[in-house]
Amino acid sequence: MTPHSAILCVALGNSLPPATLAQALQGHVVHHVDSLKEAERLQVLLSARVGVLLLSAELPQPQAALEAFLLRCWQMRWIVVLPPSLLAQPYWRSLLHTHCHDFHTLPADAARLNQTLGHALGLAALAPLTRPDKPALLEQMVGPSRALTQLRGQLQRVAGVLAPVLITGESGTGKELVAQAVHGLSARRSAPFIAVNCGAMPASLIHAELFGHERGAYTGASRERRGLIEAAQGGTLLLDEIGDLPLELQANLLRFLQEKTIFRLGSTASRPVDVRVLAATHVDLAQAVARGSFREDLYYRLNVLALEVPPLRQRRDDLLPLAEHFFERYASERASQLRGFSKAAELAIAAHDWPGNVRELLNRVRRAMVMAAGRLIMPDDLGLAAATPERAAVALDDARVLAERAAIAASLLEAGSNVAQAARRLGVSRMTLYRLLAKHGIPVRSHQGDIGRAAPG
Ligand SMILES: Nc1ncnc2c1ncn2[C@@H]1O[C@H](COP(=O)(O)OP(=O)(O)OP(=O)(O)O)[C@@H](O)[C@H]1O
Repeated sequence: MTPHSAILCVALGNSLPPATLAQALQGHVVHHVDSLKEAERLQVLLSARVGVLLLSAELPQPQAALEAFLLRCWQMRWIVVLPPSLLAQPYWRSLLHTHCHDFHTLPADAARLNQTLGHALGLAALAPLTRPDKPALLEQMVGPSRALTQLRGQLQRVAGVLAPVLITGESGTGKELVAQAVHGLSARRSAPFIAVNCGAMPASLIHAELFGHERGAYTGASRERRGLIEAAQGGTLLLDEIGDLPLELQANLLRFLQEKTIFRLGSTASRPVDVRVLAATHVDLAQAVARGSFREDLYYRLNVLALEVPPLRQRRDDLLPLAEHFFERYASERASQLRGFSKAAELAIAAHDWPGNVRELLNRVRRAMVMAAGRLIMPDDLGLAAATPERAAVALDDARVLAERAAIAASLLEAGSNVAQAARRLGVSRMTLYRLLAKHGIPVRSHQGDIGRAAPG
């Protein structure tokens, strides 16, 4: 039995009679938790591919933490068991629709639930278990823009060293994906990658979560427990939203970074830990330092290497390739008649400002793939207004420029930065390609090397 055949059972509220649940889960390896925090923690260790989510009628909405959790665990197949009263509410219907593999309403039929679980595990087992190799890791960061090409080059370079990396960028730009790639490209790739959202945990808990605790360290600590830093032994720890880390814990983190040892809460014994730390933030940490909410010494310690993920509106060349990528990624969920994006949808995508960045694009495409009634996705399906004639004209112009630039960048990459070869692939002369490179501001000498030092486009 592989660890992936384990089932993570998350009960939010008391929603299913224990006997039915036990019967439904018979024959499976199940880990029970009753909070999202615990679920996230366990999932990091288990990498389960199937989860059961038990919801009770008392749950308030909206459930931002639950949505964020489901988004983070998008690779998992969730089977939701819920009371009919929740199913009647648009909020829960939409949540099920977006995130779930299947659902059962209460009173649940144990035999049918057991069968659904078997089916989900069977499907999950078809997905490759191996870690993506190096090119695959870089390919999963989709985007032909100059800024992203530059970023891919940079992250390959930082993957090879041990120093901390500070990843900055607006929410939804792909910071976690960058962190995963840094880990996956490093020599630590077969050890754990653990991501902790410092903003999602109450300050009172985060200490024990990160550093672990001894038995009796605080009321309710009935067993000793290692923290997430220790759980990442040999691997990489991503501290997401590092700006939210309380000041007193910043001191502990600094000590850990300097001395590579930790103290569990309630313990006087230091434990050596070999973990590479990556930190991500969407706030300007230098400003936080100036305000006094972030320690300057920790800032410099974390900011040894910096990677900046630009907002999507500053790399519009990535829009359509990303939209296509998500269309392919969620192919199994799309309405059967659907073939792709209409021209109007492409124009609307090009005209929109994407304040929620790649996450917004992903969500809109995913929703559109289910909502579209015709053969092609329309702006409406994406929840976007059709581009007005002036905006459309600008957008069309933009789209032409973007397509040209994307084709050039792609052929240069394929040709290993050999301009003559890339020109042949594009069907233009070498001189024309040099002119186009200048027009688009793409550095011409060693394409990949130089692009890393070019200003973001
Ligand atoms: N270049 C990309 N190619 C493919 N998918 C991407 C890309 N960038 C981001 N994504 C996807 O978009 C979603 C949001 O990305 P991610 O969670 O890494 O953003 P983030 O910057 O860490 O956000 P936050 O600051 O809110 O935590 C994820 O599902 C991620 O896989």
